[in-house]
Amino acid sequence: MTPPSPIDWASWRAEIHATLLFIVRDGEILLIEKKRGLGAGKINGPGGKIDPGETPLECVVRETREELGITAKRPRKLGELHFAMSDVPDILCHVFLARDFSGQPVETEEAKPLWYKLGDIPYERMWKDDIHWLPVLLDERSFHGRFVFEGEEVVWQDMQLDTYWDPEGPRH
Ligand SMILES: COc1nc(N)nc2c1ncn2[C@H]1C[C@H](O)[C@@H](COP(=O)(O)OP(=O)(O)OP(=O)(O)O)O1
Repeated sequence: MTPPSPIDWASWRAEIHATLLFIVRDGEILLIEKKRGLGAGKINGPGGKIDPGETPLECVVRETREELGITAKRPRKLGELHFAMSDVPDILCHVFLARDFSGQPVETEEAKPLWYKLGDIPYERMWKDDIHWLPVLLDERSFHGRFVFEGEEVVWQDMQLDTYWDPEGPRH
């Protein structure tokens, strides 16, 4: 049974809206080592904060270009994550999956590209929430996750699967 949440999610509002993209091709996933900002030193997908007037899709395409120099093809939003943080502003993150891109990933000031086999994803170097939803995304299932962090640790979590409205329709 889920313990009571320390957060009143009904009144919760994120200060930051952000995006993440995971590109999967030929049995491998394209990740980044983040070189600056929130989560520097961690492995993550490319992404970042949504600019005023920008849609989540526009943001994830722009951030992926800025961080890796590639253009994601047909990114599909599969998830939404709500992060209540103890020491940085709360974040609402839109999570996308893409199966193709144009260009060649390059290292930039923001990120170093890293390819991993799908069976070798380095969860130990990623945010602690990732292991709870990245396998769901890779299974092309939609999800809505809520996580409460104390520092680097997840102290409460809830994952709902197959609940997010996917404009392209459910895959399962
Ligand atoms: C708390 O758990 C998190 N888990 C995961 N997997 N990813 C997270 C978590 N918290 C934040 N993120 C992601 C969401 C964004 O992609 C980045 C943060 O964006 P950033 O601050 O790097 O945004 P930019 O616009 O690129 O930053 P600049 O101000 O440096 O341009 O982390």
